[in-house]
Amino acid sequence: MSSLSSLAEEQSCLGVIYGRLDELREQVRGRLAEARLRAGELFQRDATIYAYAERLAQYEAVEEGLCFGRLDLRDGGRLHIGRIGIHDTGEPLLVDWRAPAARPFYVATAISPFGVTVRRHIRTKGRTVVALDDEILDLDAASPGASIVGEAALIAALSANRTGRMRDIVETIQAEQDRVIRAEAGGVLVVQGGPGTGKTAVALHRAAYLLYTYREQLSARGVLIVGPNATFLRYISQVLPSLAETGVLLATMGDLYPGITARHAEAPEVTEIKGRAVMTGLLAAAVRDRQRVPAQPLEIEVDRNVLRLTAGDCEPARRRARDSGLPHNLARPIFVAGVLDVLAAQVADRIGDDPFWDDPLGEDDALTSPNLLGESDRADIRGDLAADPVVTAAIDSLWPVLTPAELLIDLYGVAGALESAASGLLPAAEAVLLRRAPGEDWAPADVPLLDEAAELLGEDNRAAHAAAVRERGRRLAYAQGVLDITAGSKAYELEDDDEAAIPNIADIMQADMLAEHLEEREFRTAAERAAADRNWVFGHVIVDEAQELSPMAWRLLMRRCPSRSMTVVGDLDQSGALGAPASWADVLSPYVADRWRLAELTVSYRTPAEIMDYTERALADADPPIVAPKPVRSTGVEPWEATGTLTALASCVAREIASVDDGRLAVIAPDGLVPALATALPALTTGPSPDLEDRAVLLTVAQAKGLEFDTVVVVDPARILTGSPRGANDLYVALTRPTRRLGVFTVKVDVDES
Ligand SMILES: Nc1ncnc2c1ncn2[C@@H]1O[C@H](COP(=O)(O)OP(=O)(O)OP(=O)(O)O)[C@@H](O)[C@H]1O
Repeated sequence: MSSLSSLAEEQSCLGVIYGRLDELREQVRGRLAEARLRAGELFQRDATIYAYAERLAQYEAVEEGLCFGRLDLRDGGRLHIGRIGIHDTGEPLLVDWRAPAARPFYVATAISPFGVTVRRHIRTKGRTVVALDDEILDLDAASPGASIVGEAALIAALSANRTGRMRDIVETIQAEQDRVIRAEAGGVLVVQGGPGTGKTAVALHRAAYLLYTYREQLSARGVLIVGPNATFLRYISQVLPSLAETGVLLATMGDLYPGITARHAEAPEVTEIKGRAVMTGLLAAAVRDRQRVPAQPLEIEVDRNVLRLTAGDCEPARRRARDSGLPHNLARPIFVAGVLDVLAAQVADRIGDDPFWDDPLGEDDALTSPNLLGESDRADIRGDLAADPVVTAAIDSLWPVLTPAELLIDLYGVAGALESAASGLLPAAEAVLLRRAPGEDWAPADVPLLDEAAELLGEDNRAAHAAAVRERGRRLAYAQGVLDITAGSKAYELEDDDEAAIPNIADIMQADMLAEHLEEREFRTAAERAAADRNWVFGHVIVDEAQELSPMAWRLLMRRCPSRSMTVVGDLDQSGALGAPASWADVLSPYVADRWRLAELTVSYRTPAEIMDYTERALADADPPIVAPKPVRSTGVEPWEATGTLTALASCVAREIASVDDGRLAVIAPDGLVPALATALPALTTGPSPDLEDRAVLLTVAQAKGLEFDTVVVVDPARILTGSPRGANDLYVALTRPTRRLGVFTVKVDVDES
């Protein structure tokens, strides 16, 4: 190691890199301030200002851990690897971890060194270098089967206290993870891996990699990451900002219908039924049930005359409307036109009747037509009828305009609606479970149904389209204004390296290009633009804990991603949902047949060997058998087991909290036991969306999915195991949450003094 740079030498390299970062920040700050001063109100919304502000935010986000690696190359070159790329007078000081040149940092081995002689992990605290870990990629020194990259840095990262927020892994990405992160963007990639194999971490880093590599294509459309619940999204929310990436929308399924945040908790059996593919047929039937013809003749009083609509009158109109193949609301005008024809004919017959048409003495009577009204009279009658509220109400009772929410509320709440729509699709005993009290909040499983209903009903979006055309015109005019001002103020622009990265927009953009850029900017400043638009199409969709999604949820996601550029991350062995898929092929074949790729992650970074062994023993009888991933480390700390009263449990938990230092602890319990434990363990934070940054939390298994803690106490494992048809999977999830210590406690309620 004597030829390697010393700590002090590395510190001085880091000083140069941070020095350049400071310079860049100052430059951008200066230009931002100058641009704001220069151009008054119009310019304040200009794309240049946006680019500077974005750049500054990026520079601020990478302060911690800016540079974390170095590659010494066989040709004598040397590359520092970091969170972003930094240049000085054209020379690279720091290579972005996502750039192709940085790849050997993650995948080089002694056997395939990719031209690297030494890989160095640089550990820093603030701007100070605190440790260097060097790996000499020398075939003679290679140990057979060695596959861990940067072992010391990795173990340090894995052994650190948890904070309640997930951290990025950019410094220690392993080769099998790197392959997934950098896999090409097109098509569906499934990432299957056991607990703690880094699926979530990999999914987030993949989002950052794709945005870096395909920025042009992806920044306008954005990347959607779907997670299982709001607590989980908070848990992962810091990772992308720490990688200086903001163009990603994080959402749960309950967030994916604009205007609704569906959080109502409902029985698992109800969720399972709502998720079945058969619900598409049931909803279609519910829509057809709202396209009625009158069972008894419908009497409509217009101008003191009674018009009558029979089933026979309406049937042809309904058939024509249905045969059009249009969604319900868009087919309605066809039905309305048919019914108005019928009513107008009745009025015309009444008022246009010539009482003398067959009078042999009448001179001007047409021999063949008994009616005196011409075409324009009939059109007037039709128009009057169409505007008559009584007629409209009658037509509405037969073929109403419906919103998705109205359709579902009526389906769940109006007597007989469910039974009729579910006939032949669901047994009556299951259909009845879907009943919902009026005014009850939406559950996450309602969101795919609302989305499906929106497809079946259709939206009359002519007004929205006209508004979009007007908006585009406004943007163009605005963009032209920005370009005029920019061209006028060109002399003020600074000219050096960094300015080259943000050129004067008047030089490179036409007004229409800038208008488009401004459109993208709206997305970037508010990913909610995508969230607010049901028809938004994402550039790439990443689904985490994908084994939990229902067939109906997949239909929704596929609609949001017609290009099928998707990363699907999950573990079938951890699925807790009733009706969860048996294979990824079952999930994906309806959409992409067999055109999807599978990548497997096999090493568990979270769970130490002692806890993984315990878990495998506890689940030895699971059917189908659970294949646990290989743990990357062992801690020497064996899991403990105890049995006792709630009071005894409280003292065990108190002891564990005392020993967790700055870390985090979770008690994971069967759903039914949580209320009693909340009382017995008042120091624990609990509830539907507990704050994971609190020292100790009480969670159900479903809540704990995807999370991790330094210490975990699992309560009543036997009850978790037998508590649901997927009890073995649930216990697998619960036992694999700790990074260090596991306790397993069985409560003996009968001897509890409370
Ligand atoms: N290469 C790595 N370097 C450092 N830490 C890592 C690495 N890979 C994974 N980890 C850490 O291991 C832990 C587990 O990762 P993650 O939550 O992504 O796993 P998972 O496969 O999604 O687990 P689960 O299936 O239980 O949800 C996290 O703390 C993560 O930061």
